Amino acid sequence: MNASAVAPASAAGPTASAPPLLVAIDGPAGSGKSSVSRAAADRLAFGILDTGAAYRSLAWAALRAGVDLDDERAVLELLETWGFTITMRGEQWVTVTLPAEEGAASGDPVDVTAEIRDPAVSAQVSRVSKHPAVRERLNEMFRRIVAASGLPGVVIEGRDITTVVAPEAPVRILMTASPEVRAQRRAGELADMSHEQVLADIAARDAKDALVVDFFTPAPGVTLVDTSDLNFEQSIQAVVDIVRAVQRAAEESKR
Ligand SMILES: Nc1ncnc2c1ncn2[C@@H]1O[C@H](COP(=O)(O)OP(=O)(O)O)[C@@H](O)[C@H]1O
Ligand SMILES: Nc1ccn([C@@H]2O[C@H](COP(=O)(O)OP(=O)(O)O)[C@@H](O)[C@H]2O)c(=O)n1
Repeated sequence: MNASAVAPASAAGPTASAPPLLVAIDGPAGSGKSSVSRAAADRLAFGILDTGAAYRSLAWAALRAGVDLDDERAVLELLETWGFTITMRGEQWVTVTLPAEEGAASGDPVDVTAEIRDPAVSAQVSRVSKHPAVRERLNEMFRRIVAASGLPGVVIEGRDITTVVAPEAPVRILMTASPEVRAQRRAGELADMSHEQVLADIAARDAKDALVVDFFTPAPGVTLVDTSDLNFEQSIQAVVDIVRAVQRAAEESKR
């Protein structure tokens, strides 16, 4: 597996050699994890790792390569041979490289940034994320990417970050919002789908994903941020405030 994160050299500050401060954020679809995490990371001069983008890219690759998404061994084999890159600062940019023998992408990186958000991929991604061995391999990849980032801090967001990927993170947040609000937000992004269709799609995906990890209940020590009644700016501020409080406490404990 050839995976890397693209972080501009300027993103690495004077603390580049120290391990990054980890901010772990989980939550269901449409709660605001990705967009709020990205904006909060920018404000904190941290990087961001969108783990859902990796699961989406793997589903995209399996569909493109004609791999049976329900076949754990076949998906693992694909993981051994694919290439994956994701930006951790600035605009999100995601590429996937399929092995040359798969033909479709002939060994060249493909920009999948937009395509992995397509409802056709969203509807299939739970079929690859349900495999425990696939999750283990991707979790190792996430930890490697964060450790090699050279960034002062990384917001890492997904479904099992607070509990499995980085349970030791100094900041752990579960971001929620009511199903109605989540569907309304997503429907705003998917112009040609009705609110009811988006609500049904989100509910179906959450139900499948929840069979594998619990992202509705905060684990002990995890702070719940319910964005149902928060606007975008208030949601960003809620995350930034939590991180700043932890940074202040760490500074004070050093004195
Ligand atoms: N607190 C909020 N208030 C209003 N809109 C929001 C809020 N949080 C996120 N959004 C919008 O909702 C949509 C879904 O957010 P997103 O970050 O993709 O959610 P998730 O990553 O949890 O699926 C995006 O268009 C985003 O801009
Ligand atoms: N840490 C993670 C992140 C995503 N996923 C899977 O990847 C899919 C896409 O995640 P996402 O975060 O991009 O989804 P949205 O919440 O943005 O719709 C989820 O539906 C899960 O199946 C996961 O299993 N574990």
